Amino acid sequence: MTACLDTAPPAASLPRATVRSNVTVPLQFPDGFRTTAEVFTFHGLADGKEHLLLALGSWEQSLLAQDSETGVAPLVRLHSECMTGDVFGSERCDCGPQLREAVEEIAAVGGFLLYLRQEGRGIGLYSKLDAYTLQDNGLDTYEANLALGHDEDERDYSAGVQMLQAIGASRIRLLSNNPDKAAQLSALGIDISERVPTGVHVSEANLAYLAAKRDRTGHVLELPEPVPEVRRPGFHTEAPSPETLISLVGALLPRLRERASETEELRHLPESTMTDLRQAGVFRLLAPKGVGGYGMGVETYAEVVRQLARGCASTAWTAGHLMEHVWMLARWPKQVQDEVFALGTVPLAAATGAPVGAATKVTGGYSISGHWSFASGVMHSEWALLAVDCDGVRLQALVPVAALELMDAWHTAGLRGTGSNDLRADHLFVPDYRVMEWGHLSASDNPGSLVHPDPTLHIPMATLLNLVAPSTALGAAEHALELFQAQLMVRKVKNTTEVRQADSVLAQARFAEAFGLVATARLHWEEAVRILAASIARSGTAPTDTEPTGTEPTDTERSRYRLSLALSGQASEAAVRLIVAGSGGSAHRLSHPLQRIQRDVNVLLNHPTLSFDPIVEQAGRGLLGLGFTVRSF
Ligand SMILES: Nc1nc2c(ncn2[C@@H]2O[C@H](COP(=O)(O)OP(=O)(O)OP(=O)(O)O)[C@@H](O)[C@H]2O)c(=O)[nH]1
Ligand SMILES: [Zn+2]
Repeated sequence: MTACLDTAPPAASLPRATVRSNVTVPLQFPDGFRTTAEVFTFHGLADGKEHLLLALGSWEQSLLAQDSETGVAPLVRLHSECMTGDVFGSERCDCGPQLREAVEEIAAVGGFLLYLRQEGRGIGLYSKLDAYTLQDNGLDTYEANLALGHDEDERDYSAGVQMLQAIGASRIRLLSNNPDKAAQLSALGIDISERVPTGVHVSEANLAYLAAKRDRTGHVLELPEPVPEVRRPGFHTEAPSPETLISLVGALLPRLRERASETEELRHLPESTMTDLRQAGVFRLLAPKGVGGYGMGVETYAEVVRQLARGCASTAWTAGHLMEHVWMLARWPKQVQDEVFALGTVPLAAATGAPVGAATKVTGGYSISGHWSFASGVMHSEWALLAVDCDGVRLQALVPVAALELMDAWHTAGLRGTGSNDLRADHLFVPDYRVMEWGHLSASDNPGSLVHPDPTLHIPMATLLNLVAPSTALGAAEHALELFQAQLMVRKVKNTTEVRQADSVLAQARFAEAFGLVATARLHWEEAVRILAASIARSGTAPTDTEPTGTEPTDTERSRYRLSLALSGQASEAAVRLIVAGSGGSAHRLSHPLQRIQRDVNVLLNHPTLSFDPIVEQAGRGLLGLGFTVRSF
């Protein structure tokens, strides 16, 4: 039966269902979100299936409110079963993230999640999988149903309406983007006071599916422009807009959160995360257009790192550096660029300057030796950029990782997933063309950077690097605040009597303070990004082969930039500390995301780019016009 208005039975003809049982079930999702559901079962449902109703949050109050003129009716989602998406995290649809989001949203305001056993829009699991095979051969999700002899959508929401009536919900706020759901419910006598859109959970794998929902059945969905698929060697397509890239990164959050503890255990990023990052196009962000990159600006870079950190700080840190090292390689002489960007691939490189190794000049190149630490991302890199000293001149050597000894040294309390291991070389030959003077590399321009018109290529090296730690700390603090809020709504604390934590005055004040600190962190971070973007914009036109236009930021700009970033980091750390202190002992279980966020942020605050004392010292000098005593501050 096609589920549409004409075929739906009139309200009066629906038999009454009754509540059969109810039982309390505490829920915990893979990302750590917890709440408690009152799960209801029913007698007399029209199709005889075992549908569930999960009553969430202050659902009883929401039922009382539906009858008052000013009250807010219960928030309700009718979620159709999707075994592949709900249980196994399939990326072919958006069901898993929608379900997760719905539980949280409903729990926050009170209402019901109806879990309806209508797998595959009512055609069943096997048929849905057959439909996927047809979609792999070019049919869209609706054409595939028709080709299998089914209707586009065979769902009938009569049982859902019976359940709502049995629980006493006659006026609801419907959480859905699907106009057919709303139409069927109204026709069956449910008063929909408001339609609340669900989030749009876009991924590379489900974009076509969501576009078909929007274009064929009028789902209200805002989707990014079609994005190019992962570039194969030699394959060039248009770059996405920064907004599209940011929304693709945003769509990764649920997966990054799910993988955060696996990432820690591995002590480097899982391959699945690297694949997600590549597919989203993240590593092309800062690469100039001339080598197949997106040539995007610092605003997008900082935002992408921050977004990734809302999922997993180790991922944000690693990706932030790998992106930045692509940018570094695009500023090497042409011969190196041709080698590393061969066939349109994006080279991944680790870079480390600590401690500095030794180089001696030999015929045709250098012989280098050293033991370098903190090579973030090296586990995923083909190349390493290593600092060496030759007769008092600081150089950087580009070396294939395969030529180095990789040492398992990254055993830390935080940022455990960054795989920032050690590297060793003993009298390794590096040809002349793969060695550059540090001074050239760190200046806003050098002969290699002049190959590219993209404005972001013409800024000093350290400026971009300074963004990674504060953007990561900010995203992590924002995630902590989100977790804190969700927890306050459900966690019980002992006052004189036991109350929900959100109803305790102290918790309310603590939440407001944490909220304010995160806002402070964001404002300082925005200020820093604005200062940097303005200094880049001032360089005006693109440089030519002979005329560099790269602008060194002034001492005042540098001071304000670093100071804002340092203050942002401090506020992020303070927010996380406050949140963890108000979250009870269970926040320190290794399975709880808050303790990981705190460990990650603590390590970030000890990174030289956020280390407060030396930064305020130099910033003070710069603001007083005394000049810096630290090179490339
Ligand atoms: N036949 C078929 N069913 C699919 C396909 N992809 C997802 N589904 C099913 O579609 C249903 C998803 O429904 P809902 O989550 O209720 O979403 P919706 O009706 O599209 O609308 P919203 O309320 O806005 O989310 C689940 O039963 C999935 O199993 C597909 O390609 N073919
Ligand atoms: Zn699904």
